[in-house]
Amino acid sequence: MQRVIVLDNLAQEGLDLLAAAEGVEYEVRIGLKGDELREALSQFDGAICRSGVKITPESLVGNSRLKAIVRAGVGTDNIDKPASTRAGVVVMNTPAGNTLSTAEHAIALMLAMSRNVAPANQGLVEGRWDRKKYMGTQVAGKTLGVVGLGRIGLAVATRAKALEMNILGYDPFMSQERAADLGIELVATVDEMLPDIDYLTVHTPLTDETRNLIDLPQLERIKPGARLVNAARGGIYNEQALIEGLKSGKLAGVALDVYVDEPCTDSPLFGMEGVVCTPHLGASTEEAQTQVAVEAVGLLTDFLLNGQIKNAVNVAALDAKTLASLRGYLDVAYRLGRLAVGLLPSGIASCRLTARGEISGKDTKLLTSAFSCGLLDGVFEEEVNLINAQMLLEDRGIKLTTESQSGMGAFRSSLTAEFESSQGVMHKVVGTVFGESMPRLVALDGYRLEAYLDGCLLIFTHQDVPGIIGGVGNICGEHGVNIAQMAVGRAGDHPGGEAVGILNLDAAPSAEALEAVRQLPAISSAQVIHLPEADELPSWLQG
Ligand SMILES: NC(=O)c1ccc[n+]([C@@H]2O[C@H](COP(=O)([O-])OP(=O)(O)OC[C@H]3O[C@@H](n4cnc5c(N)ncnc54)[C@H](O)[C@@H]3O)[C@@H](O)[C@H]2O)c1
Ligand SMILES: O=C(O)[C@H](O)COP(=O)(O)O
Repeated sequence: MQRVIVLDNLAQEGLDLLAAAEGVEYEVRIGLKGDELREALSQFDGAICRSGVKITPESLVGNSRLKAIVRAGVGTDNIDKPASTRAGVVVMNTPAGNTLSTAEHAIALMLAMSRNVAPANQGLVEGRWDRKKYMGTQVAGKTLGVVGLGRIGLAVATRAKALEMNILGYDPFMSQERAADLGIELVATVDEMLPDIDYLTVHTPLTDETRNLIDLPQLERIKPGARLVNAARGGIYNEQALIEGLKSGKLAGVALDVYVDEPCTDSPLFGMEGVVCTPHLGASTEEAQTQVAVEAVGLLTDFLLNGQIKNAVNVAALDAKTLASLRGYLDVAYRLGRLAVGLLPSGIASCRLTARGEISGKDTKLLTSAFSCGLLDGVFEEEVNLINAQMLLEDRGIKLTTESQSGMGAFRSSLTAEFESSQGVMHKVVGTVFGESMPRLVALDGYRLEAYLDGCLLIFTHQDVPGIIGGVGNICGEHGVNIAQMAVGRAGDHPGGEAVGILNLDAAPSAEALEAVRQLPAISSAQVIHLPEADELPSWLQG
């Protein structure tokens, strides 16, 4: 059973879908933080949140169960992405579900600010008929600056055009042509638009570039009497600068839906003349909440039940078809990683993975992650998976490069892993898939062979002389170890040189049995390596 925790208010339609999902159970626990949040997260496979909960690195300490967090909404700034990746947790969002509602809210704020809706209403509530006091301004014919011409910025711009406003836009990722098609005059910098705008609205994420985008120096440039709207993220306007701009009269109005610290119930801005504020309500409509809740539940259940990754903000997308088509080679990559650790138990300093043939055209990043998982499995308390493996490897300074070669060689597809210890000991192994899903080792350090890549492997190198296989077989028999499969390989075509043998054993041989093999005259080395059976594979490889 996959367990899901819902950490914020989620529309009933989403909860109904969770309730109906087979193989999924859920709990709603709102308002968690600190140790309570950390403990709760460690008991669930997936989490759904909005902006009300903060997932910090501490929230994920010791995580071994949580695999995904889905944000029912756009902004994932309340989720620590590097910490999530490190903890093997994929973070996804629902970017489009609340676009229109948020754009409408920005427009609503702009109009409410222009027509003093909030204080006029308050006046009536308090018994005053203040018609003169609340003289407003018309937006038609005025100029609106829009910073950030993504989903919401563009939706605001098109609505503002319908209100007969002129639009100046700034977004480094928007072309002049596209802006012109939409009736937006694109400017080269925010500073450039400031002297010309009557209204400014921002629709960017909060980043190092957008933090304090409007501060005191920008207020120097801005047209006197300008009105500012922020329904994106607190901190894009410097709150102290807004207060000073209002006090000096440079700003005629400020409308905010978002704040530097949320929840925010105590700000010097609240109650100032010309200010209208809402408590982060941009996405709070029935339509938006239904849409993001349904989408979030779909994303989470598709991931937990089918391994599909969509709208991820910390890893590449992975659809169920790609996963299914790659599963055999992900398995081989993972097993080669495990084999590498077995062959170099004292540690690996660097590795190279080469995908050959048909597989080279597929998602080699995923294969690299699977190989990394094999290298690191069992090393950490928490599960190593496709999300965190490469980052954990980098953290440890282990170099891993990936190559693709379209030429097939002896197999339609194969994966070659070369790895080296810090002492300079090197190995090279090649794996492939027989049929649909049978992983095989087809070369080891230059010896060609065909060995199973699962269970208990007895690997020995020896002189290619008669009697070796019999000798090793006898020792296994004497020690009660059954041989399931056997593969031998020569370096070249001629007998008499160096060779390798791999026996797949039904049980691990005792230390005495292994020592007896090592003592055979022509044997130069022997070791036992355990690779996983099908039911011992990590969860992300099963399915
Ligand atoms: N108030 C709310 O309830 C609410 C609801 C939804 C979204 N939001 C917030 O609104 C913001 C925009 O959301 P969206 O869905 O339109 O995102 P989006 O990704 O579609 O658009 C963001 C745009 O900002 C632009 N941008 C990035 N850095 C920039 C910079 N330095 N200068 C100018 N432009 C820059 C990008 O090119 C992009 O076009 C986000 O911060 C989101 O979290 C708030
Ligand atoms: O980024 C978002 O989607 C908005 O800020 C909405 O946040 P909410 O889901 O907490 O209303």
